[in-house]
Amino acid sequence: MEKNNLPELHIAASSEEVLRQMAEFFRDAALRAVAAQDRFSVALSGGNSPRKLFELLASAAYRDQLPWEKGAFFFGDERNVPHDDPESNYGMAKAALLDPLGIKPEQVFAVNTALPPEQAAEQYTQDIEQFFAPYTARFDLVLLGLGDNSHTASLFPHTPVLHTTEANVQAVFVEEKQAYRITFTAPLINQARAVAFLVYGGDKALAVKRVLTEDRQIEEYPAQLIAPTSGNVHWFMDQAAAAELGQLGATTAD
Ligand SMILES: O=C1O[C@H](COP(=O)(O)O)[C@@H](O)[C@H](O)[C@H]1O
Repeated sequence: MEKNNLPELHIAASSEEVLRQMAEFFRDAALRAVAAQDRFSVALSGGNSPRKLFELLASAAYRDQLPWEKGAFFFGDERNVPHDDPESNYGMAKAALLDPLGIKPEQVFAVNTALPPEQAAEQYTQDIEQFFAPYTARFDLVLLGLGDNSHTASLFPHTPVLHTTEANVQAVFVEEKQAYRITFTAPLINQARAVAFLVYGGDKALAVKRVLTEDRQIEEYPAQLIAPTSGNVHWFMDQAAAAELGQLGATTAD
């Protein structure tokens, strides 16, 4: 982890509390962006962990607190499956967040998984560049999860994409899944204005400890690649996920 980019830990007593803190961070990032640029861009994470966050953001508690009509919704990674497949990150976000909030299709930028993975990645890079043109792609918020093998987005251990210096979207074949993934590269994530991990549950505790406390070994712990070029990376965790952090967790709890 870069010294000038220390992780900022937000450790909550329960998963309910960490979801609330994450929802507030999401809201504040969106409000800041809208005040500055009259729009906000977010790259959503996939897998299981963000589903409850999305449901919370779409609930009565938050739906009126954000200018949803100003949002542009992207995906930090995607599985190489049709959009209606239960594995689709887009499909999950659509069901839990986008449809309940009535987000318009033109605000949603899904990976075109009908294309071969390499082409889908190239197309998605172009979609992103076009959205931010003439400026560098800089998301207002990139949300991330953490796999129990220390992957984030679809930056899996021992994959070639870990070594790219290009800020774009790439296709990667993941041996352990025997499947292609389409993923933001670490340089693209690190250009964001805010980057936040949402991690809860005891099954993530060892991965959290490895990423945050072990010496840099990006092949083993790809989430160590995340070090925003400006600002810190935020880690929203419950106590179960932070359980192995020892003193680091104890001294930085909210
Ligand atoms: O495969 C993926 O895994 C990570 C972690 O997911 P979780 O189900 O353990 O929460 C996720 O961040 C990524 O977007 C997803 O595609």
